[in-house]
Amino acid sequence: MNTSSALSQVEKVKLALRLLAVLQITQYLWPRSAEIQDGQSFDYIVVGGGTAGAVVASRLSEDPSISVLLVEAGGDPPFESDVPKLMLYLKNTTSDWNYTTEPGPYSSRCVKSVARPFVQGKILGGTSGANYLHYAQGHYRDYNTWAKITNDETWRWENVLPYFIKAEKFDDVSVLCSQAAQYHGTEGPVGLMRDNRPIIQNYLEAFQDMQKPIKDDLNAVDSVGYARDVYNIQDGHRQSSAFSFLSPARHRSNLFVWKNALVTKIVIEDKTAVGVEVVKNVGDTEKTYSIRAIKEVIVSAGAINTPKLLMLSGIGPKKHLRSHGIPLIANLPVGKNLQDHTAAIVVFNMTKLHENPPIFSFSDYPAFVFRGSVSLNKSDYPDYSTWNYINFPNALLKYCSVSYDFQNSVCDDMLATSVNTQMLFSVVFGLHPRSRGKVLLRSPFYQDSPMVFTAAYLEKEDIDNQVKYVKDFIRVINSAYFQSVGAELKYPSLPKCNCKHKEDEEFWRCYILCMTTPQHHYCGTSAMGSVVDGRLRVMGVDRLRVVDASIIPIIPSSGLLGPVITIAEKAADFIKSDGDCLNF
Ligand SMILES: Cc1cc2nc3c(=O)[nH]c(=O)nc-3n(C[C@H](O)[C@H](O)[C@H](O)COP(=O)(O)OP(=O)(O)OC[C@H]3O[C@@H](n4cnc5c(N)ncnc54)[C@H](O)[C@@H]3O)c2cc1C
Repeated sequence: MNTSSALSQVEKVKLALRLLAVLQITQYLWPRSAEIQDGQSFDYIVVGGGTAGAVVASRLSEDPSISVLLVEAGGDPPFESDVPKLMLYLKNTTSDWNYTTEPGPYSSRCVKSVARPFVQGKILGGTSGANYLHYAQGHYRDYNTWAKITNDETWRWENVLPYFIKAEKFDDVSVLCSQAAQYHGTEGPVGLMRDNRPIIQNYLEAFQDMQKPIKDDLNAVDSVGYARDVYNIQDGHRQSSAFSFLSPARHRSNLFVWKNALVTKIVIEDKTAVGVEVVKNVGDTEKTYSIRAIKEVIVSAGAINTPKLLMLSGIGPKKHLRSHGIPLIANLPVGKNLQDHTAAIVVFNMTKLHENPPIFSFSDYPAFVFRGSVSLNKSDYPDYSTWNYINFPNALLKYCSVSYDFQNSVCDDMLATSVNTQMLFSVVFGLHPRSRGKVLLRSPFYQDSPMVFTAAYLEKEDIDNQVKYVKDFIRVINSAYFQSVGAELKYPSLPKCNCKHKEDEEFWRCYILCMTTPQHHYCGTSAMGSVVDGRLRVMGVDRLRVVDASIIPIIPSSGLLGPVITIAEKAADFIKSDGDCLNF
């Protein structure tokens, strides 16, 4: 199989899923959409029912005496969101905002288009319903740095850990019988499982050969080494925020979930947030609603849409708002400081492992996955991470082309083989990038998508480091296991790089600039310390909070799912205790 036939298979599956959607077979899991009247009031309005917003709305509505309106631009998660094996099929669908990045200096090499599409979930559960299901906590030093930035001790790791424990339902005997058990919860709403499939062990031992220890669990305190991956999957269901937090709360009479409703503006009077404007299609017409918040508005629209909404509402950089004719309410660096992990893809072909590809069930993660975190100077703070997918060419072609958008010829060079050999598809990324991107308004109209300038390798140090990380990672080819299975590194045909020696830094720099991909861990665009304070209140505007990935001041040493859920758990407690002190 080559990439174009893999792509045509993907389109056929997407078509079948669109037909299946008519049956609404998972509809019973989700709250019904509330009937809301123009002018109605609620104690709290949460904008965005995504990863963070679902947590906040669910936790606040635990108190039956307060009313919570959750406004979500998308609808129910489709079947393919619930089923781990189908995670690839949400991109470029109605469950996605279908945004693209603006062209950047490195966006043109080896990818299909300079405007690179990226997924942002537009469903209940948001991006937690569309992401790649890897769960991690970050590193204790990340949180201690946040505490320093905000001058707020409650962000120190020891004060954040109870919220991880509160959210997690970790289910793995070996982890729970180990030292690592103290860092995990077992009674929270988010089900977590470890990949215990045997095939992974050989690979872990190969990295152990390279002096990289095998760990039961990589958590925020013990995070250097190689370990089996942990997924937010349980009993075959994706544990999105919608599944874990909204589904169990769906019968509460004080929680109003308003679906397919877009917040276009936060209404601010005398520097106080008093409500939101919402646009919703009613029949064939678009209707505008004005809804009042008695206590607070909480914006949880994600690292791209939150800055857009704040800026449309008059909160943002003065010059930028003026250029769009938006009256200024608070001059804050909204949209700046966009961070992400930028990865390079490395592929090994195990030439002596000819096998029939396994048939993954719907509930399985559709690859065997292990994770590594490496500190080059042997400290306890890792420099780079790797997510490693053991799989076979036909499956990997789809990831290469659909998830990562590489050109068909690149994917064919790396992955199309005439035999079924086991392959290792690794995503290698620096954990502490210096580069920063930004989100800007394209226009003052809510209908227009924001302009997203990603940060990839804007700082030379980031690409220099990436070369070091990839070179360190590929040393594993010398391990006894990789030698025994005839591991060979696969390269795309790179005319610009081919005149350089494969041992040289210059070759790897050239390779990386081709095989680079964002990890989509977007954060930082309404950061603590510059846009919001340590309790996530927008500076200079009363009764307005931001709770999502955009408040993260410095990207953590992991994906964002675990950290964002934990931020939202913590924020819910801030809101509850501040709410008790408000007098109305
Ligand atoms: C493809 C992909 C794969 C990823 N894989 C992983 C992974 O495996 N592990 C990991 O840890 N992290 C991963 N991440 C990152 C992680 O999933 C996200 O960072 C995190 O889920 C973001 O949460 P959030 O609450 O900030 O935003 P979201 O979850 O995106 O929530 C925002 C919500 O607000 C809604 N919304 C936006 N604007 C409006 C509006 N104006 N009115 C009403 N509603 C609105 C959206 O529809 C959405 O539901 C991945 C991200 C992507 C894109």
